[in-house]
Amino acid sequence: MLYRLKNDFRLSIITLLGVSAVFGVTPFAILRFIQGNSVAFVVDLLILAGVAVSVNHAWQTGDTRRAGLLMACVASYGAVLVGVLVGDPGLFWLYPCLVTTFFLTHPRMALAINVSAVLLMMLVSDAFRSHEQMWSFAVAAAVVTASAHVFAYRNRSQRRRLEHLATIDPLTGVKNRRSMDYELDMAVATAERTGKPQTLVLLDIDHFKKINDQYGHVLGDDILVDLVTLIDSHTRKYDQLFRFGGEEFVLLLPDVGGEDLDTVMTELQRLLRRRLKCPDGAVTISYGVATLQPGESMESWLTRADDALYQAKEGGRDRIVYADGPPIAAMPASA
Ligand SMILES: Nc1nc2c(ncn2[C@@H]2O[C@H](COP(=O)(O)OP(=O)(O)OP(=O)(O)O)[C@@H](O)[C@H]2O)c(=O)[nH]1
Repeated sequence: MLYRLKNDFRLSIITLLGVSAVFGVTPFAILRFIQGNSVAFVVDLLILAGVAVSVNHAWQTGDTRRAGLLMACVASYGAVLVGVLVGDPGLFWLYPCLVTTFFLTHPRMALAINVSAVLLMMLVSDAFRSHEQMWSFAVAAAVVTASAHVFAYRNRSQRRRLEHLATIDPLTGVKNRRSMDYELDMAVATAERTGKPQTLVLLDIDHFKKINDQYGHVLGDDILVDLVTLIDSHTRKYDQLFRFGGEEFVLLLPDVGGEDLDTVMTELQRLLRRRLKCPDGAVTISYGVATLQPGESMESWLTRADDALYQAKEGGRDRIVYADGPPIAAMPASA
């Protein structure tokens, strides 16, 4: 949980704002109830429910884009409703929302939410005591929104650049081990939620040291790039390939298990045997394959795939070993 909070910026913002909203709005909901203002009480409850749905959706699915958008809408239009129902307090609520929308959703979408919320507040609410106060509010809201937009835009492009540098392997262009941990964590959560199989394949080029020694590191690098290109061309859009380290890669196959898995692996092995070459012939690969078991942790899943890879190496290399027993057992080199 801490890992996800530390590594997913938007999830951490959604969680922080969710917790703040619960502590900030609940006392007012209680106050409205005591005052007998049942409409405002119901609105506060709806805001809390919307916030809870956003936080829950973000944690359950990892889809922080939709969750952030929902939370931005709930907070901003909720503040407008509060303005309509109880006046002044809506204005105070809307101010922090004008900034936080930019942390929750795409800058363009945040801009649209802010403009529409401010216009709605000006058109339908009795929150303003005078026209002068209303226009002061509008100008201040425009300045806040413009500053937040510029900040969010720059922040977003810098964060993207940093994320790219931190998560992508510069040689092959696939995700590195750091991002793999996050994606495997997500795969475990998805399997628990949907019950669909998730399979992990560890691939390791055989005798890569010899290839490097014989032909040099530049050709070694080319083989790593070729391997990634070939796997990319063979796999589906939602399969994910990671560089685990050196000449070892991890392929994550969602919704693949049982007999399907055997077909996918056999075809992948056939393709790489045919197409991955060094100057004096084929480059061979050993595979360790593990399908996530019910209730299994990411660490155990990865360890089982690693053990299967170790068996493939020990068994003579150039073969597939299934940690969970064969759909069709370990494939000999001639298979
Ligand atoms: N060209 C190149 N070589 C790399 C890179 N990363 C690691 N290597 C090399 O990969 C080789 C891995 O060697 P080993 O771990 O002994 O494995 P191996 O020779 O493939 O032997 P087996 O895995 O047991 O079949 C080392 O020589 C590393 O220098 C890289 O980015 N480019």
